[in-house]
Formats: sequence, C-alpha cells, structure tokens
Amino acid sequence: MQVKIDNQAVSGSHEPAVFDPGQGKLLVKMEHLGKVYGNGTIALQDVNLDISEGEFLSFVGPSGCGKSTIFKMIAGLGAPTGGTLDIMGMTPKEARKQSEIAFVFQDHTLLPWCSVQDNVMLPLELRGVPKKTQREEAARVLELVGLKDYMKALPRQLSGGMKMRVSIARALVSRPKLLLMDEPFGALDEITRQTLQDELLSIWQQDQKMTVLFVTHNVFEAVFLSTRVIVMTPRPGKVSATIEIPEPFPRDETFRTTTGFSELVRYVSGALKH
Ligand SMILES: Nc1ncnc2c1ncn2[C@@H]1O[C@H](COP(=O)(O)OP(=O)(O)OP(=O)(O)O)[C@@H](O)[C@H]1O
Repeated sequence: MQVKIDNQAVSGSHEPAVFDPGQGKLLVKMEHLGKVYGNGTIALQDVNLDISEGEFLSFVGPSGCGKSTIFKMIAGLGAPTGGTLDIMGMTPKEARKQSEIAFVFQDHTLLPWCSVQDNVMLPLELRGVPKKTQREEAARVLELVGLKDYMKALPRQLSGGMKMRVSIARALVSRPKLLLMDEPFGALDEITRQTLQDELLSIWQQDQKMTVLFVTHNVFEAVFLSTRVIVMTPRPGKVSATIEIPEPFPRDETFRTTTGFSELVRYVSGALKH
C-alpha cells in the first residue's frame, strides 16, 4: 500500500483518505509563507496550507520546526518575511482586533490575585463589555468547562487541570472563530490530559464553526483530537505531510483502543521520522 507524503512514496498499513479542504468556508490561507528571524534563522519556508471553518488541526514536529512561529504569526505577533497569511480576508492583526482569535498556552497565565470569574471575564473587561454581559458569558463558559461552582475561587486553590480549564474558559469567553492552543496539556498528568482531551472535543463539537489549531509533541493526542494532523520538519521549518484522521465524531475512549487508532499513530510517527 502506498501513501504519498511530500512527493515521497512511503509504505503504511493504514491509508488515510485524502482530505479535501474547502468543504467548509476557508478560514486561514497560507501561501508560500516564510519567516526568517533577524539573526538569519530560517524558521519557516514555503508553507502552504488552507484551513477551513470547523476543522481541528494538530501540528506535530520536532523542537524548532516552527510550530510556535506559525502560531505567533497567525496571532499577529511578528509578520511573515515571505508569502502571505490571510485570516477570513483580514490580516492577522485585524482578525485579532476583532476578537476572532483566542489563545491557550501550556502556562495557564491566570492572574493569581483575581477570582476564577474575574480571570475569565478579563478579555471582555478589556473590551469594555457591560458587567452584566461579562458575568453571563463567564457563567456560560465556566459551565462548559465544569467549573461553575468555582467562580469565586482563586487560582492557587485549583489543581493543574482546573487551572487549564479556567484558561480554556477565558479563551472561549470571546466566542472566537479560531482557537490557538500551544501545547496546552503538556504539563498535565496522563489521566488529566485524557480527560481534558475528551472535554475539549465535546466543547469544540458544541460550536461547529470554531476552528482549533493545536500544537502537541504527543502523537496519540494529535490523532485522538484532530480532523487533520500537520507534520513539520525543521531547518528550515516545512510541512512534510498532511494526514487526515477519518474517524467520525464524537470520539471517546473506545477510539483510543481501536486498531485504527494504533495504525494512525504509527503512521503519523512514521511521517515524523521521514
Ligand atoms: N525570536 C527569535 N529570534 C531568532 N530565532 C528564533 C526566534 N524565535 C524562534 N526562533 C528560531 O526559529 C526556529 C523555530 O522556532 P519555533 O519556536 O517556532 O519552533 P517550535 O517548533 O515551536 O519549537 P518547540 O517545539 O521547541 O516549541 C528555531 O530554530 C528557533 O530557535
């Protein structure tokens, strides 16, 4: 069985179907995207990627392949030095100003002296949204992440998993079209990590139009969560493979134990070594 990866034919026991972007509305378009830092490091070279509304895309690749650089540019923090990056017909900076983009990082970055509720309301407070709406929206997202009873708690009173849930709630409170998650579960233990993966998928499915871009070093996590896995190679950072994960949603624990899951994990791992 032959599967095409970046113009090289490689063998694999499981052949993922070819993904046809353009099924949903085009959300992000990268054309010949490149980034050379001031010190001459070529972080990205000729990245071409179309991302449609409602996708869940994971980026995997060795350290230094440019995953964070892509995220920073989508977030409008640092401009490309080559090619184009279009987000819903806007530049990244314009999209960010319109609150179309939200972020979650491995470090939850919660304000330690503010309650869970105040932390979650912060993005709305900064935009001058009326207090009543802030409280309603915070209640909505804290319900989504299962923390409605912890509204008045301080971050130090929460476990690592709960802090991450607050961080996710704070990102969701602006109802973003694009959610960027940079190794959000990397610091969590395996059980908490899997629970949060399940919860994240459930939240994503409730908002069919939200697109999630997710960086992870964990191939199991990438396969479990994603509609597509983007495999990158370093020096210079390039997309070396785009692999569709054809398993339908909702996905749960049973998917993790199927042969199809193991085959996809093997396949993505193989693409990473290529
Ligand atoms: N501000 C900067 N100035 C110079 N070089 C940089 C800068 N930021 C990143 N780089 C370099 O660009 C390349 C890509 O870095 P980037 O952080 O995007 O990779 P990554 O895939 O996210 O890595 P990791 O998985 O370790 O987070 C690396 O070689 C890195 O050293």
